[in-house]
Amino acid sequence: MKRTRVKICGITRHEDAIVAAEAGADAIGLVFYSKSPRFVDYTRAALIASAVGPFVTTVGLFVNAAAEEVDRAIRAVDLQLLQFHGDEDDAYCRQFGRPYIKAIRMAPGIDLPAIVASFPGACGFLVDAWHKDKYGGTGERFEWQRLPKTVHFPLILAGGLGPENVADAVAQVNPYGVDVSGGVEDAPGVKSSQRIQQFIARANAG
Ligand SMILES: O=C(O)c1ccccc1NCC(=O)[C@H](O)[C@H](O)COP(=O)(O)O
Repeated sequence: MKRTRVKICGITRHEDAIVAAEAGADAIGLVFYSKSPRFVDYTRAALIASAVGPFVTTVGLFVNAAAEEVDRAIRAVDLQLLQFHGDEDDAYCRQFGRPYIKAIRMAPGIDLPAIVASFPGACGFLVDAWHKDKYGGTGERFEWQRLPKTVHFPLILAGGLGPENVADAVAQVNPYGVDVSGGVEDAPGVKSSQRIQQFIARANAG
């Protein structure tokens, strides 16, 4: 039976990373975007990354960052995967020599296949809610029916997911993976152990 991969994003505390890893998360996300309430500096990020062990992917998330910043984060934290949430293009995303996923915010009327085609170097796409002032972590969902029934790339569903709707989301979209941040928090950047455990259990409950 197919398993849905789970990424817990926006971890800011060592103890939350341990909970996520023990509950079965496939990946954790570290936000290197200073305007986010979930921003972590390199020192904290390295500490968090050290908590999860080698079989949990550490993902670094960036929004229109200077290339030197991304390089510094990769060196400081040994990021295994990069996630770009801003207006970066494929050439920019590829230059770091690490696999990357591109976040696509589902703005009204966007041409998803055309965007996907313009990132031939991406190893997957995270589809997220669109918000006029935010690049991600909105806690809002979009209409999942807007996604094509079949896709030929690893699709990671994000945006307003939580323990209450993740099983439905998986049943309707059949994604490669799901990504959650606000839906497993008590406050921005402060994860709830119980909600992380419920989320991961329900992502594969169907
Ligand atoms: O989490 C943030 O604060 C954030 C800020 C800017 C860009 C991206 C951000 N998060 C990216 C993620 O991968 C989130 O998990 C994703 O957007 C879903 O968030 P949520 O709707 O809160 O589950």
